[in-house]
This record gives sequence, structure tokens and C-alpha cells, in this order.
Amino acid sequence: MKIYKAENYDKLSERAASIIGAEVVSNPECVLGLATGSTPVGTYGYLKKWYHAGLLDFAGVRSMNLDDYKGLKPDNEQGYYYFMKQNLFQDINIKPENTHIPDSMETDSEKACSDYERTIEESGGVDLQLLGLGHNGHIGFNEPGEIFEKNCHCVTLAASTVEANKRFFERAEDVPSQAYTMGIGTIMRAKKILLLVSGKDKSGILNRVINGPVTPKVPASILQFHPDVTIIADKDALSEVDLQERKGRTIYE
Ligand SMILES: N[C@@H]1[C@@H](O)[C@H](O)[C@@H](COP(=O)(O)O)O[C@@H]1O
Repeated sequence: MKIYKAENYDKLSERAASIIGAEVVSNPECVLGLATGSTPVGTYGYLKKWYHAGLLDFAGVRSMNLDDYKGLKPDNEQGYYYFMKQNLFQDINIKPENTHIPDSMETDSEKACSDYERTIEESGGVDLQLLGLGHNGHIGFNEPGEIFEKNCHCVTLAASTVEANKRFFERAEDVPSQAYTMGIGTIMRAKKILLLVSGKDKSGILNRVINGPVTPKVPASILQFHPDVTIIADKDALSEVDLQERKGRTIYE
């Protein structure tokens, strides 16, 4: 596990974009696993900037998003396809047919999830998976539970997740209660993983992710077992994290 300490959110974003940019340059047909939420917005800002500066080319890149709400139309402004279009896709030259996200309009959950899992497999698998962290330790929409879900599945969102995400909706009742998400197994099959964490409010949970026991009660703790995981966190997010030397851990200032 590599842990980068970033001075602030902007430095975190720049560092994350440089890792994604390096992937795109070294493998122009790479499969990027992308994430929504507020944390990666700055990273997408740098990718757009470097694309416009002629440093990055996304013509051959394919993308797989982590998750989406069930039942929101693709043009719904709270849907994750809309989010990706607004924050990244419309400003770079990725081909729309190369961008993938679970089918939020598919009412048959099993079909939506098995179709998406197949799409990922047929792409050859995710080369670099970008992740944010939920306050309860969730990644994608894998909420704390009794088991690590292997594949894409339909989840009922935890009350705390609905609460955290209601800021994007007009009314709390508008937050969908269910979502489709890559499973923990789907995420762990990515060749490389990049987890971004910003803000003091995530510090306690980040400490459990990095130092706590690996448990489905803190879904992101499974990342301790991934052979190629990089965490970029700002000073605030690291304020409660024990960063003592450990086997297999490298810390970059
Ligand atoms: N499904 C998304 C996650 O993929 C994201 O990581 C999390 C944290 O979001 P934020 O970065 O806004 O704190 O929120 C949502 O629940």
C-alpha cells in the first residue's frame, strides 16, 4: 500500500490526475474505473486541463463507472451518467460508446448487474480503479454488512448514505433507496486501485480502513489485501490516522 500525504485538496487532485494520466499515456486503450461524489471532481478538473493542453488523449480509453442509483433516468441531474458528462466526459475526447455505467433504468436488478459484470469482463477488466470513501467505509455503494459481495449487485442504501447524498437532491425523499454497484470482488479484480480521501470528517474511518481489521463492516478495509493500492489523502483526512511503519506500506510526503 502506498500512501501519499497531500498538503490540501488541490494537491491531492493533481497527484491523483497525474497517476491516471500516466496510465492513459502508457496504455492508451486502458480501462479506467471511475467514481462519482465530490472527492474526484478536482481530479477530473486536472484531467480536463491536461487534455486541453494536448498532454492527454482519451480517444482509445474505455471507462467503467462504479455505480448508479436504480430508477433514475440517464438525463436526471442526480444520476451518475449526467454527473460524469458534466464533470469529465463532455470536456475530453473519450468516445461515448466507450463509457459504461450500470443501467439505472433496468428494473430487473439481476439482469442489470449481470450485464454490467459481463461488460467489465469483456473489456478485459479494469486497469486502474478510482475510488472515493463513504463516511461509513463504503466504496462504490458497497455498504457495511456481513459479507464482502463478489460481483455487481443491487443494494439498499444505508440511512447514513441517503443522509450524506441528500445534499444533491431537492428533497431527502427524492434520494433513491436502491443502487447498482460493482461488488467488492469486482473492485478487487482491478489491476490497480487509487483511493482518494479528503476532509477531517473522513479521518476516523480512514484510520479504520488502513489500520483496522479487514472486515465487511468497513468495506474499504479489504483494500489492505490488494497488491497495488495507492491512497492519496489530504492532511485533514490523515489527522487521525496512525501512519507508523508497517510491512508493505510506503508513505510519500
Ligand atoms: N457512491 C458514491 C461513492 O462512490 C463515493 O465515494 C461516496 C463519497 O462521496 P464524496 O466524495 O462526495 O464524499 O459517495 C457516494 O455514496
